[in-house]
Amino acid sequence: MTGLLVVTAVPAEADAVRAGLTDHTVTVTPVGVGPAVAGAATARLLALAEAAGRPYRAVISAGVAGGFTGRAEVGDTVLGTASIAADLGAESPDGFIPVDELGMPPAMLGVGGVLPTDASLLAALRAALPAATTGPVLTVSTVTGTEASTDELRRRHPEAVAEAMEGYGVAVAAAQAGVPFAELRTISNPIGPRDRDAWRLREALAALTTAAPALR
Ligand SMILES: O=C(O)c1cccc(C(=O)CC[C@H]2O[C@@H](n3cnc4c(=O)[nH]cnc43)[C@H](O)[C@@H]2O)c1
Repeated sequence: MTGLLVVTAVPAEADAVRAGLTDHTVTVTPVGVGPAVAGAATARLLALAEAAGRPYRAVISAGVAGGFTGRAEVGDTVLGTASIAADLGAESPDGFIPVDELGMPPAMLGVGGVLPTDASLLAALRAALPAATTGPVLTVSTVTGTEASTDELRRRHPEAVAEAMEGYGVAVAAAQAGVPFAELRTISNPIGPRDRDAWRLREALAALTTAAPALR
């Protein structure tokens, strides 16, 4: 069995993780921004490792994220308890309908729109990162940028702590490969009206480096 695979969206996140690793058997690879490219690239990495007889023991989606104010603040570290495809579904006059409630055959959904984190992997990460905030992490294809959208997401997902763009894609790849999945995020900005001045990317990348020893 090979070690842990950690996938990030961009090289800067991968560099931040590598800078803090203490277990150098961990593989860290940037796979791109957004659920589709992250999922496809992760699936290929998992398949190639398995075909070579060296399957990864687990895969972690790591990187920066937006935090729901009051639940996860800028600079905080978050461990996902589940990955939720927050904009996978249908818009209707009565509001958003999640993909799992559209009445499609389950076989056509594969794994559905909510993927729980592997319990034992999460327990190990929580033991190594006791100060981390835990809760569902939303995956979106469009970064939330208005008060109305933020309020809607809070209403639909009252337990969600953060929003990012890759976790669900990585979780689907992991589920289809039968590999445990977890998501580790550090908060770079509050979710809300678009405000690039509110970004604290350097702080969030430093927090990734601080959290990296837990990846082993
Ligand atoms: O231009 C903007 O207003 C803007 C605001 C927040 C994030 C972005 C990104 O392009 C981030 C993409 C990248 O970083 C992750 N990330 C970080 N914060 C968030 C967020 O609030 N919502 C969703 N994704 C976020 C994400 O995983 C991507 O890899 C632009």
